Amino acid sequence: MNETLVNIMKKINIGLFGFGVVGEGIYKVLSEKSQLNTEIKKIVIKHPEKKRNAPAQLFTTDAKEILDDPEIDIVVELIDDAEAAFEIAKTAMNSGKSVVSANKKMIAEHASELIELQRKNKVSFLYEAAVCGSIPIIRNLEEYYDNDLLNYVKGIVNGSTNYILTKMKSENQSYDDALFSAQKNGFAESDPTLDVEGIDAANKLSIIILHAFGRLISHEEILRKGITSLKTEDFQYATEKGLVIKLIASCQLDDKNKLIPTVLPTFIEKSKTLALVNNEFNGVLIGSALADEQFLYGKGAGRFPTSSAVLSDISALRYSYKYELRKGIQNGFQSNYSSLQRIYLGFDPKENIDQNLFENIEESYQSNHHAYVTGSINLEKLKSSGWLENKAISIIAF
Ligand SMILES: NC(=O)C1=CN([C@@H]2O[C@H](COP(=O)(O)OP(=O)(O)OC[C@H]3O[C@@H](n4cnc5c(N)ncnc54)[C@H](OP(=O)(O)O)[C@@H]3O)[C@@H](O)[C@H]2O)C=CC1
Ligand SMILES: N[C@@H](CC=O)C(=O)O
Repeated sequence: MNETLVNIMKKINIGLFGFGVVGEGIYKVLSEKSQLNTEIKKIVIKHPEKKRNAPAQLFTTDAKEILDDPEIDIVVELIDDAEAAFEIAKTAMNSGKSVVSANKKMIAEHASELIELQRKNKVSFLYEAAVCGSIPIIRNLEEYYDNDLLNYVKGIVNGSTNYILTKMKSENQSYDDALFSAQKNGFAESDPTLDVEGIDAANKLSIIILHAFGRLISHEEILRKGITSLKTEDFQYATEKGLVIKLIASCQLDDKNKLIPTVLPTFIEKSKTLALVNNEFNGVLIGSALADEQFLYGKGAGRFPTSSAVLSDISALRYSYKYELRKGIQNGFQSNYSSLQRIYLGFDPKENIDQNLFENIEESYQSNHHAYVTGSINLEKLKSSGWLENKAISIIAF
């Protein structure tokens, strides 16, 4: 029998870290629905006192019960602590185990070390669930868009903020109620600041950039603003103009082969594809030289959508699939923030805004309690303006 066939038939022993929204999801899928010949041998959790929907003998708080077990082939890491997750992934790969993870924070912060661990130990490290939940974006960027020259990847990559923006617009929910509901549904990170400040989207964008363009950049280098500064007046402006507000992560290659990566609240015309992506769904537009524009759409957060991507990675390990990163791994950030961006700037009239930073102003408005300016600004000037960090100022790209 050939080696691939033996691998396909062989039972895979899995060590699972985490039994929360996604961990319990993959446990259920593997034990109830999956056709894969797998067994979860142990589950490491943090709080042993919690009631679990699985046999008690499966659980432990001792990571060594998985990491030191030679019978465990694959470690599935689904915890909400990026630093602890990195230690787990590192030890597992150094012990010759392949790793599946959904932890975008860990991957974005330790990408080069993790890639090196994968290479050095001749194992696989897969993380489809880390970007856009159920959408197979990483494997597509890796395999399919290997030859066609990519120009841009942009879209909605965070389910929680899209859910919040949808509920605020369509059901008039308050920001607090909508965030609470996103948390209750299991969409939000344990620290939801990561979602609402656009950090999760920036982490995902840096992973997308690695697989799309072969460049390694930190989320901290990405020009970013989340959704926490958006005010009722901003939503009113959008409605009056036939626009909706979405948190868009975007990475564009300019004519000098430099990147323009941004995460910004963005006005989208109501009839455009991304405007139709609602609730916890994600949607990504991929622009390339030959194919022109294509669109990937699906649930970006939640127990079973995320589990589907984890399941797909486990299945891919049967044939020893790994990300080859054939586009290379260029270190060092080559951004080009010298281009102009049309923006809307919303602020309290009492705020001292230096409008000279704008290249040109198209429209301005002021009432007793709200003011806005629209126009074009150099992205470098926007980055150093202090407006991105200022909670009282809303910035929305056009
Ligand atoms: N929720 C979603 O829709 C998505 C989540 N992800 C990512 O998946 C990962 C898990 O998310 P999610 O399931 O929502 O998180 P949860 O908060 O629901 O669950 C986290 C789990 O991690 C366990 N845990 C935390 N620290 C440790 C540790 N040091 N050792 C062992 N176990 C630990 C917790 O244990 P205990 O139960 O004992 O408290 C808990 O079971 C995160 O990286 C997240 O970013 C990715 C895509 C979508
Ligand atoms: N918190 C994340 C979960 C999935 O990655 C999100 O809301 O998108």
